[in-house]
Amino acid sequence: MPEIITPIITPFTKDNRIDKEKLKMHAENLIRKGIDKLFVNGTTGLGPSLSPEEKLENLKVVYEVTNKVIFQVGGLNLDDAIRLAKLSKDFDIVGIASYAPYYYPRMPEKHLIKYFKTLCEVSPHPVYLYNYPTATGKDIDAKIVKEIGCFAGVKDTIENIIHTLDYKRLNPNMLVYSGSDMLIATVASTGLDGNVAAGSNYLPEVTVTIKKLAMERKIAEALKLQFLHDEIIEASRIFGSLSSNYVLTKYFQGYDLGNPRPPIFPLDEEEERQLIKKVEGIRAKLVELKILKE
Ligand SMILES: O=C(O)C(=O)C[C@H](O)[C@H](O)COP(=O)(O)O
Repeated sequence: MPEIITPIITPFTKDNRIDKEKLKMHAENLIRKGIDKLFVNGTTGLGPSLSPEEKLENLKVVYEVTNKVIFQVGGLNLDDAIRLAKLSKDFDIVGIASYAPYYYPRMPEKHLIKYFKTLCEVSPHPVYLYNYPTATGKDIDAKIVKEIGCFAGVKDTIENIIHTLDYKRLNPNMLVYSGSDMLIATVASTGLDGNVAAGSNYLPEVTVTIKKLAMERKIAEALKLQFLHDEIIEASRIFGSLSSNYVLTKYFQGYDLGNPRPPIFPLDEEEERQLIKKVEGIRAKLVELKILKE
């Protein structure tokens, strides 16, 4: 059965430390509302802004709630990633993951392959690729994945379903997830293994229901809900989705996850007001559809 995986938000305190209590409470809420797995230290979790110690801290907190965790360890110091991979042996989790080494331009493909093969060699758990070309500047596509040959799965964040399906075509035994919230309704027909959906932080009810309707072949209903969700995703991007995610979680889930970590700055009061104004009508429709409570 395809899954909805939440790339869980990392809450920060006003003095820029991880707010462990809020993280644990958020993880509990997501699992209670039917989320299948939690992806820790991803983009939405501001992974690139976390130290190795903070990445491990996030794992420890979320692991108190569930072991259905994929632990993102990647970064620009391979030794740190190796150390985190080795430390994960103490946790009975689904696997570890890594995005490609970002920022550095024109990295030779053989160096990218070596980065991931090294993680596979040291990891005590299955290894997942987090492919996000827009963010990293690298596209670890299906052909390269076949050459690396050691991934248990991939999360592909790209608005090109052919690119994502190619992982299945060339690596039929791999789990393949779309990193897009906007493709959840297609999951029944694409044969993908699910979605890693940032929007499931603030609307777990909606993302889980879209998938359920799609799997029941109630496509018209699935698309109706998908399109409402898409409007919220689009609204979140106006002021920066990584900042908006905190506001939308507070608005739809009713609890405060504190602040993002600069340079991902909190929305100002006016931005927050405008964002809520853009989504309040959709919230009313979700209440009418009995997806959300009053
Ligand atoms: O956050 C993560 O780790 C994810 O897996 C989800 C998506 O990769 C990001 O939310 C980016 O999504 P876009 O805004 O469509 O570019």
